[in-house]
Order: sequence, then structure tokens, then C-alpha cells
Amino acid sequence: MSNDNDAPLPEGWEMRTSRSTGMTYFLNMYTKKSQWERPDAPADPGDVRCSHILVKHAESRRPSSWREENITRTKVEALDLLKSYRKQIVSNDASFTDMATKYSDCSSAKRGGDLGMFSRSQMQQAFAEEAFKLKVGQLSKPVETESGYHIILRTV
Ligand SMILES: O=C(N[C@H](Cc1nc2ccccc2[nH]1)C(=O)O)c1cc2ccccc2s1
Repeated sequence: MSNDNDAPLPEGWEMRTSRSTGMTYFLNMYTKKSQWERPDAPADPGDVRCSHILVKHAESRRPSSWREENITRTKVEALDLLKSYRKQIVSNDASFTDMATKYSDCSSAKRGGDLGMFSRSQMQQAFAEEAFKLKVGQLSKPVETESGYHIILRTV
């Protein structure tokens, strides 16, 4: 995707000037991530970018993660745990990115929960359905897929 310098920045992004170097950089107001490259506009209006927090349980498709080799919690325990994380985020006691990095059972935890850009067909249907309903910056309620329970933050 060419970086058209006249195109408006995608929603949620701001252009900043580095105090130390005077160089222009770009800051995503939702993920608080900054980068030197101008962010690409969504590859096509059908694509979105989301971050998520996943809590797996014993009946998850793959009941294992970087956090826990053998996940034994029940579905009810997983949902309760995820709701407690969501409450901390909504009450601003913790940032989404920190909570994803610490607690998400998805390998995207290493990227603050960021899944990158995706189209509807690229993610499990229940996940995509909720993700595409979100406005940029909006946090979903808990969503169930075969992987477990997720909360989804749309960032682009
Ligand atoms: O499917 C993945 N990870 C699975 C868990 C999982 N299941 C999902 C279902 C829908 C959306 C995200 C999901 N993540 C795992 O680690 O067992 C992905 C990891 C990553 C990492 C970076 C970018 C995309 C993806 S999709």
C-alpha cells in the first residue's frame, strides 16, 4: 500500500513531532503505539484492525497457551475471569494493551493483543461478526469462539 502523504490519517492516528529529534512520528491514540512510518489506510473498507484478550478453558479448541501449558479452568471460570479484566479496563484501572500482554491466552499477547488488519473471512465467524460491528475505539462485550472467550478492541 503506497503511503499517500496527502491522504488523511486513518481514524485514531495522530501525527506528532519528536521533541528530541524534531522528526515526525505517528501515534495510535487507542493502542498508544507510536511508529515512524505513516500508517496505511485500511487496505480496503472491508478490513478492520483489532486487538483482543482471549481467555481459554478446558474445552477450547487448543487448551494451551504461552501462559499455561495445560489449561484446565472451566468455561464459567474463563468467562468470569474475562469479565473481571474487562471491568478493570472500562474503569481505567488498567490499559487494554497491558491486560492483553499479561493475560491473553493468544500468541498475539506479545503484540499487546494486536491481530493486525483482517477481513471478515480471515477470523472465526463469531469473532469477525462482533469485530465488524464495532466502531473504531469501541470495546466489545465477551464473545465466544471455539478458542475461548474474547473481548475485542477495534483500533482501525
Ligand atoms: O489464532 C490465533 N491464536 C490462537 C488463539 C486465537 N483464536 C482466535 C480466534 C479469533 C481471533 C483471534 C484468535 N486467537 C492461539 O494462540 O491458540 C492467532 C494469533 C495471532 C497472532 C498475531 C496475529 C494474528 C493472530 S490469530
